[in-house]
Amino acid sequence: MTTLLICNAQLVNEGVIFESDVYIRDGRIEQISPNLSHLSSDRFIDAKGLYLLPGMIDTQFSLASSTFSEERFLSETSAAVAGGITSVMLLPTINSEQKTGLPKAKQLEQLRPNLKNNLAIYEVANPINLGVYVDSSIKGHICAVFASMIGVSDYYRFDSLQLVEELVGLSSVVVAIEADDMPSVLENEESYRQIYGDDIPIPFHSVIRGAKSCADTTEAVLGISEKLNKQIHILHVSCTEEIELIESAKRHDSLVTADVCSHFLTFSESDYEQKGALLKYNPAIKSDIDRASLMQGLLDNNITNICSGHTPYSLKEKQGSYFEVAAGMPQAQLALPAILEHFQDQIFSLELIVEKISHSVADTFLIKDRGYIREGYWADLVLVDIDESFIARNEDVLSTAGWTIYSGNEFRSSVVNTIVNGDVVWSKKDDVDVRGSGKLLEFNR
Ligand SMILES: O=C1C[C@@H](C(=O)O)NC(=O)N1
Repeated sequence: MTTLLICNAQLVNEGVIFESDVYIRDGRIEQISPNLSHLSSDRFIDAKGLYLLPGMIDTQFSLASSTFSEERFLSETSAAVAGGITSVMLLPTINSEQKTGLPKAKQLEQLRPNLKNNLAIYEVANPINLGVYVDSSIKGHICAVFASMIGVSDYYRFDSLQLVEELVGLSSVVVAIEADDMPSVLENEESYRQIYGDDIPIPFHSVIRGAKSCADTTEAVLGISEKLNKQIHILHVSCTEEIELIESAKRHDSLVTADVCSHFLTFSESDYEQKGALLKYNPAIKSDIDRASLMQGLLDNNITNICSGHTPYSLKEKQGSYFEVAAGMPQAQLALPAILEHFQDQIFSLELIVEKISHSVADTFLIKDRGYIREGYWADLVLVDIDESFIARNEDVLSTAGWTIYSGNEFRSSVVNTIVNGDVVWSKKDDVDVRGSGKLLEFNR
């Protein structure tokens, strides 16, 4: 039996903030009450002056490698726990071959005793074999079926909405979709190639992968969800038009859910000048107006949750011509501090942040016993010092990528401790290297 007592914390949970102690036994929250200081425990944290949030459940976390490696997974999840992410939903990395970068059942079994935080994986659908899913031994840990409409692999890309509809109709778990229109992206790429050759200036990325193709596909996906009366999760919305479409569908009780990556709330196309190709991400980061719409989309609950969109490409992979530069960036370690900046700017309340990084993810994907600070639930928690500022530096990045898009930026709030299933897996003050605290996520379905 192991116990942890956290005293004097400001709990942010289910729309309210209140001071309380929390007693954790064998990984689960046993008591939430203001007067627990008399209890003896193996470990004690005095959280006076700190906020206690349910840990972030990241709906988009990838290894940016089409070959799964346990070592890489453990480095990337070290970055995640340093950023207050207690559960990751692992996305595939699909290149032109048929690889997905996701662990096979046997690799997952080997990984299980070393997990730093909790894990679920996406199952990748391909348009040729719609009905074939995973090894039954890991089926219970699949968070969703992933379908890409923009991938580079012909084997996995869904070019036809008819096939998307068939997939959604067949699938017994929620289908998560990357909604963009590959033919129009290719057409745009070709037009710019005619002018610039392969060295297309990076600011054109937001035109090549512009709002129209995202919005057209999102509209079609909303239509499929309505027709089949089934939930579809739209991965990384990026523009005003998509928010307007979702808003209008929700007026008719749409079951669609959607996420946004934290960097889309920080950056806009005006940052391409300074950040260059480091900011290349798919879908493209778009205008200031799009950024404002995404913020409003969260406030109005048209966007379900915020994810990190962690894609840890190295600086070497971020070099070359427009076509060679990898799209993606390491985000997990600084996603939550970046989101907390919107609290500092008085745009988001802490209650809304908790809703968007944790509660609503647990609800959307039916995650069992997580996502809330509740008695009986697993103790996945993050302690935040809202007034402890720090400067982001490449040398502090734990991801194998070794750099951050925020290098040199000041963040006004810090993650002080991350707790996974009752174990302190990250401390800002001390070196912690704990493995084995994480579990495979389970679902109420
Ligand atoms: O959705 C994605 C996928 C990712 C990758 O390379 O895996 N890169 C991106 O920029 N966006």
